Amino acid sequence: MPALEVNPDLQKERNTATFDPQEFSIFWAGGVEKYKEKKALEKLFLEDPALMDKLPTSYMSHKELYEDSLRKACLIGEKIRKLRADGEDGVDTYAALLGGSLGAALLKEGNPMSLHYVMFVPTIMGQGTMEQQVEWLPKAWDCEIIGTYAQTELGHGTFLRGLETRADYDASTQEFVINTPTMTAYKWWPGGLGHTANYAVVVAQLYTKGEFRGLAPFIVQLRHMETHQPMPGIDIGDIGTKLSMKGVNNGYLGLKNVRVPLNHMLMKNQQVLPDGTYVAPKNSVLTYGTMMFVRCVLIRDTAHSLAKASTIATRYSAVRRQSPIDPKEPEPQIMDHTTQQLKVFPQISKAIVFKIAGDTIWNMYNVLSGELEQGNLERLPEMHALACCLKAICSADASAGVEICRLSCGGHGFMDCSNFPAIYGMTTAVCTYEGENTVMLLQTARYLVKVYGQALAGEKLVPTVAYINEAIKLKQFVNFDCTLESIVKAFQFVAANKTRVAYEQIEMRRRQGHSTEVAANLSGIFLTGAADLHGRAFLAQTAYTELTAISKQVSPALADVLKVVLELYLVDACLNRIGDFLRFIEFTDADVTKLEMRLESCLKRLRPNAVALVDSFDLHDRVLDSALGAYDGKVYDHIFESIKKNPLNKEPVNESFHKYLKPFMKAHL
Ligand SMILES: Cc1cc2nc3c(=O)[nH]c(=O)nc-3n(C[C@H](O)[C@H](O)[C@H](O)COP(=O)(O)OP(=O)(O)OC[C@H]3O[C@@H](n4cnc5c(N)ncnc54)[C@H](O)[C@@H]3O)c2cc1C
Repeated sequence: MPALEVNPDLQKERNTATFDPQEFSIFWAGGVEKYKEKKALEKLFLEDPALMDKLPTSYMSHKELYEDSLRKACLIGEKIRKLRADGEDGVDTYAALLGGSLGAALLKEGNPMSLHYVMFVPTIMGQGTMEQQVEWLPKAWDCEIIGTYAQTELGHGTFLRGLETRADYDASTQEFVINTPTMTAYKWWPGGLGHTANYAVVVAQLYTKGEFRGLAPFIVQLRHMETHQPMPGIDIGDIGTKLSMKGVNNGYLGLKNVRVPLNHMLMKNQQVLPDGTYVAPKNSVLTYGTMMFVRCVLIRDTAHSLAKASTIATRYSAVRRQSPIDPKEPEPQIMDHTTQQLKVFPQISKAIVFKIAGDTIWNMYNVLSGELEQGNLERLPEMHALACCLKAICSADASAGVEICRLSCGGHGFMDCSNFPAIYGMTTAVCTYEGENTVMLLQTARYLVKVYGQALAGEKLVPTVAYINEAIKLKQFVNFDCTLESIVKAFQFVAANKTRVAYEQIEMRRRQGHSTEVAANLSGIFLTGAADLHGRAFLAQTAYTELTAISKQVSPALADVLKVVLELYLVDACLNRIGDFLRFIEFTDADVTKLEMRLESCLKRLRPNAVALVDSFDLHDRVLDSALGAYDGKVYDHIFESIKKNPLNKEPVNESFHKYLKPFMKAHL
């Protein structure tokens, strides 16, 4: 981008940065090869005029938006098909196209076919037998069939045993008869279910030989292969407008005596034999695989949301001038207000740390998948507990972070053309889908309380909770010296003690005569608090280990910046949970003040490189889609361009003036 075309304040920031943003961009992309792949993918998708919006989606009706989303989804699908044929479709391609980076640039309100790739195909891979995979996967990969994943119902989402959809096996025809017997049994929410998918994996309560067997997944044809008309017994449609993801075509589904053949039940983990004999899964936790895969992907997506929001807010903060600090001086860039730095810079550090944590857990997931294939389930509970709490923490923090970035842009942040509303909507949705966040934290807590009991009994715990063994030995945390290492250790000590308190609360309530379940419900606040700290201790440890290691591999200039990022992340995280630290560690007033001064110092030291840092996220202007955050910083020009697209401004007088306003104004005459 030639220097002259860029806002001079923004250019000044770039000129004075102390490191080379491209070096960071390559690390952020995952290495030189991945960086090149990313650029090639952007060229292929973002430069295609057919994938550009003529009218901003916020001006479209629900119907127009769906139709245009499907048009673009098919073009994207066509390109994916070609990439597959050329052997160029890695996991990263799908993650970029369906997730928050490239995917959101192409389809701002979501892709009505994303569930096909994200849930339908992985479920068949994870839960189908080899024969079923051979039968269904080629058709699904080629998009001869488009599927979705229908689990949640109008009446139940979280509590799976409460699902009412049932599948009764009829041995005489070797078919399952699937029904949604009540209004609340209707499937509700699945992406693409409304008018896009013609197949679904439907999760139902299984009955064979008249006996209840638990939940099972079934491949069900929803629509005719040629006409796309609903199949007999299928009542289907779109659930309507939403806070965001308005193009995803989330749907409802009723089933009335829908018959599917025996081999349409996905039977890798559990089987029904032709005579109706039920063979239970060897281990009921095997089905956790797909859920864990998706949660690992989501953790990375939250990092992308924060990267986008913090890029917009940082560039805007460099361009916008407001309110002299010294009355005798001109108005400064708003980035020079310390409180503005406090809003924006921690979001940059969180984006980086969440990305690193996402990569770490992704690698752990891949190792685990290999172990599961070998029948080794040892690390599954540990990994499940970690994925649950990280999904919850990263999505909650990212949503809050996006909102803080929006607020940091004042009034203009409220406009759709800032892109904050869309980024926020997409990010906060993650708090609910793939496991509601509180429920996720409670799942982690259940594991923590269990291992705490084991640690008390003298057992050596697995790596991600081994800090509990240490804390029990230590009893008291001494020598907090404010080093980054001691902040990480302190996080672990505090996390272990939050788990101790949750454990003691449950034990106390059990002694009072409550069942374990009731005791857990009464202790819910303690349990979610423990899970929250467990996840934050993992984030702190991972940030410390990984960023320290990376700093040793990069140039000294970049290493210096990464050290500030790490320090800012850890100090800010600690201050955000200062109540817990004060509770379990002998922190003095002086210690807290020292941390606060350190936070201030981190902000000051990051200030000269803030713009270069967000530049190095290397987010294409189409990915940002923001008048406030474009690379050239011509904020006011872009805001003006955006109002020209407003259909209301296409005519000087709107017809409603003649219809309503004029008669109203003249009525008294
Ligand atoms: C954008 C979006 C896309 C979606 N896509 C799909 C899809 O493709 N396929 C699909 O099947 N589903 C989908 N869903 C549904 C989603 O998975 C569920 O909404 C989610 O699991 C939460 O379940 P729920 O709606 O039943 O919430 P509820 O469980 O009713 O939650 C309501 C409140 O109750 C609390 N609560 C519930 N249980 C407990 C508990 N045990 N302890 C403490 N508190 C509790 C929750 O914390 C929450 O505060 C989607 C949802 C959204 C928002």
